[in-house]
Amino acid sequence: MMEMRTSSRRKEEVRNMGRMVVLLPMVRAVNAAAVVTEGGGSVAVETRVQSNDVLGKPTVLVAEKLGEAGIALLRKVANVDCSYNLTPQELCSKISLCDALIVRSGTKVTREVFEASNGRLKVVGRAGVGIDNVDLQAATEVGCLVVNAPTANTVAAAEHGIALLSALARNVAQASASMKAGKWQRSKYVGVSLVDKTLAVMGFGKVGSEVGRRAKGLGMHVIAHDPYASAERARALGVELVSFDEALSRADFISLHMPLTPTTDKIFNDESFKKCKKGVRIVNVARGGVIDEDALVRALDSGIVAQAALDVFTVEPPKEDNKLVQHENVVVTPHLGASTKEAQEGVAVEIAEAVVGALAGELAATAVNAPMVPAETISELAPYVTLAEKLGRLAVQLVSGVAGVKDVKVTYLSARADDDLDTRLLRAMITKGLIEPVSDAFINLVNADYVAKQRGLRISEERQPSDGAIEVPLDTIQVKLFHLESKFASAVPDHTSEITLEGKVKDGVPHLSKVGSFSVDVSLEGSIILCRQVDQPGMIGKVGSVLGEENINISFMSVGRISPREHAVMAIGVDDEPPKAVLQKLGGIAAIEELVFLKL
Ligand SMILES: NC(=O)C1=CN([C@@H]2O[C@H](COP(=O)(O)OP(=O)(O)OC[C@H]3O[C@@H](n4cnc5c(N)ncnc54)[C@H](O)[C@@H]3O)[C@@H](O)[C@H]2O)C=CC1
Ligand SMILES: O=C(O)C(=O)COP(=O)(O)O
Repeated sequence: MMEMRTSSRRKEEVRNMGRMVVLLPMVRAVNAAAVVTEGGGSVAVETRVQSNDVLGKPTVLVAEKLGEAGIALLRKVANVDCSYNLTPQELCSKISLCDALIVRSGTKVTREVFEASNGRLKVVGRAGVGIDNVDLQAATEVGCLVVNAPTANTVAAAEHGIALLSALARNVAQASASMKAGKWQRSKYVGVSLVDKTLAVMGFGKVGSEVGRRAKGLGMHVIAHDPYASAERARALGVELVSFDEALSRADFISLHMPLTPTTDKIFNDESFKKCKKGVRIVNVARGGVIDEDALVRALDSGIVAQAALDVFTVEPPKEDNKLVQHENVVVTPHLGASTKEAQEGVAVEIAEAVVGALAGELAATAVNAPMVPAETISELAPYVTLAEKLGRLAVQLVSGVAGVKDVKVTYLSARADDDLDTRLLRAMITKGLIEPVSDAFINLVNADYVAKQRGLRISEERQPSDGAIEVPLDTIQVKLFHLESKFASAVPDHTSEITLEGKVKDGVPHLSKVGSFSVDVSLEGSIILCRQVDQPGMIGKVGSVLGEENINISFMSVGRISPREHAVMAIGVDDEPPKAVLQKLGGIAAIEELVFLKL
């Protein structure tokens, strides 16, 4: 399998969360009813009926409070159902009527939700950053795109981190509570200074770096731990990147800004607290789950951790008797990191734009469970994406016998450098073309690799250099299906057992350029009749008149032969599917040796 290398420039773009997009031509409901054969039998292609509601608009369920500007954007293109505080059961019963769901951190979008949607849910928008409340694996399996709003609440979360850091150092919350209780305890609430102290930022992403920048402004010495952070960016901010253990051993204050993942789950535990300086102060505005809460209670009680400020908890809201909430050395806020007016309006617009884009089947911002592809790549590759799907569709219809497609090789002939041609979209669309006509699967960029793997379909990719123009992304795409019999023997080059098709893009239109060893040139619009005949004069006229008599419009016709007066393959583009009797009549023409009708 060709290695999918991402250029360092592209990686940086992803990291910077620039406007990357993901192709979702499949969000639009498919309405196909073609009948193709698999193993000789008749199999209806999935018919995904447009399931939108009133006025043909999609339905978006907004399950948590979202800023008005976002709601207004959604309302322009969708029926918007704002239903807050749904129970898991209520969410599951509503979801089958929704094309998109928007949540914040308070809604668990579980496998049950995706299953209950019965394939209708196409986009989950997380109005914020952390997507640990969405079952991404389940979303991917059903081809549901998950997008988040990664940038609009960065500053809000960072400011809250700094607020908690200062509040912690100066006992603001405890002193305030004491005064409200009628006390005046000046010596009890002597704090510690921030200036000249070392702050370890754990997770040097968007929020972490903003916290670092602000802490430097307060005169702190900032170090950071992040296995994936760019050293260049850290240097630019005057922040030293260190190992996990070094961060713990040097820090006077620790601020957590990593996502909750299987790797970071309870990464702060008894072991890690032991590595901390005695009297360290910890701020958590990331996720409750990155700390083992029982271990933190122990560390507070033993004095290893002097104080903690927590905005997030393993279970939200935490139980009333939660030991951390009740601890006198702990300051708590109810997950307020993103809760400023400004951030909430920004997040609402950011997520509404992403969801609206995805529902339109166009470009969705910041996909979480699909490869992100720059907008310019998508527009450049658009006709090749169509070509790729159609080659897959044609190839699978050429298969006869009971064996399913297992091994596929795709060869891209291109003058471009390896890292200058992103073939992920093309591979996904070939997979879609190969699988959808013979199954009830619904395939898009989100689930193509997953579904292929599930079905044991191995797609290897190969690049072949061409001396064509570098401005043209691809000269040809060739699809080979291995170890299969074909119902059109000419599609299998002599001495091989590979069904082989090749296509190219001409003037922006996908064309079939080769069937087996025969060169043809037929635009991939409408459908195609392929026939092999003895190469002799008058064949085009005979075939043309049979179709003409039946009022079947020919859009294109092309004959390819290997040598004169031997065999030739004729590819005929037709607007409509000819009745069976017409195909039989064509097959009955004396010189025609084999014939197949392929629906695009
Ligand atoms: N309390 C709140 O209201 C808010 C909480 N958050 C939380 O903050 C987290 C960070 O947000 P952003 O900075 O926007 O995300 P980000 O993706 O820009 O940054 C996360 C950073 O953590 C790093 N990381 C991943 N695994 C790590 C590990 N094992 N050790 C150290 N670093 C690791 C990543 O490389 C990345 O640089 C979110 O995942 C979310 O859970 C975000 C916004 C608001
Ligand atoms: O964006 C995040 O990750 C947050 O934690 C914010 O959560 P919220 O949208 O305020 O429930």
